[in-house]
Amino acid sequence: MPQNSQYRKAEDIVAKIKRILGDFPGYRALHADGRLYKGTFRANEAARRYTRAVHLQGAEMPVTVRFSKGGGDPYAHFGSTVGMATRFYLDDGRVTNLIMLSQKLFIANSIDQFVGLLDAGLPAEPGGPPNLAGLKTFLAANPNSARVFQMRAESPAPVSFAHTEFNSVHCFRWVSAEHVETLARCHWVPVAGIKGQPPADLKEENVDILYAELEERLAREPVHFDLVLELAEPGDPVDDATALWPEGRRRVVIGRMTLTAPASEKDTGDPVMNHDPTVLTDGIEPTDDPILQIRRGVYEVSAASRSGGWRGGCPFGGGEKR
Ligand code: HEM
Repeated sequence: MPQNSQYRKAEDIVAKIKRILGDFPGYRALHADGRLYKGTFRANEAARRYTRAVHLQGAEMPVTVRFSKGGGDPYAHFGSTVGMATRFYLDDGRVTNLIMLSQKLFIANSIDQFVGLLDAGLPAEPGGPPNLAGLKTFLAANPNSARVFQMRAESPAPVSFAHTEFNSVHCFRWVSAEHVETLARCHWVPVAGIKGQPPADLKEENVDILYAELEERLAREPVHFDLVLELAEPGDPVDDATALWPEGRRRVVIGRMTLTAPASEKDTGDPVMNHDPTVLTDGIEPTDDPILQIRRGVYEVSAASRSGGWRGGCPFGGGEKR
């Protein structure tokens, strides 16, 4: 899709997300509530077999992670969907992002299907509840999406970010220095082991419980995640964010992250922290997954709207108020 029409679509998508989930000015349209942490990452020897990406050649480098709640309401309780947005700070001043979810799959596999889902859920009047009957009809006609909603409804909630596995959902093309290409999804696997709890238990807790837990933990000890590639086999769908691959695909650990302390946007020098998942480096390429492709525009529109950017004047100087 040409980039300018992608941005027009993205504006429509962000506006519809806000109509369904609520508009909280200054916050991300999704994953509205989150906190930043800092640490380091070091790739191991295996990484080089799969990619020539500069941050995966074995040198230790700084990272930040924004852990977040999945929804649009920053004051909501935690649920079973949480996010982990990692930024790697490269030696030459560039950054690259790796964005993951506690869920394995996304709820649509094309832009039309996602917009169809939003349209089905739009409230009858501004500020009204989502159209549940419309969503039910949509899901009956879209079994791939219905399966993911079901899977998400049955998934446990985190007890701690440090005990949660995160998933890239999308598959990427990993390219080595020898030009060997490998299709793989990736995961952050908690070194402390995976544990969950019923989502209802989180509703009894403070709305910031998982951040408080992590901060207490970090005051005692660092928190580690292994970066793991899950290798596709011939015939596995590589551009369908609603399709699970069969169990038992080969998994290779390619590095370890060590988180040590809370951080702030001020520490990073980037007050907006747009974790665009298509900010990649040579050696990791996007597939043709249309959901991955549209995310670039969507995140830019959401970042612009929450920072007062291109349509509302820039808070850091310059820019025109409408
Ligand atoms: C069409 C599909 C999607 C749409 C429309 C969408 C929309 C959004 C929006 C608007 C934001 C806030 C951006 C900002 O203001 O910085 C966001 C953040 C996020 N999204 Fe998505 N998203 C989609 C798919 C996905 C998928 C497949 C994943 C799986 C990895 C994902 C994971 C996240 C995470 C972890 C964040 C938080 C980023 C941060 O902490 O800064 N999203 N998404």
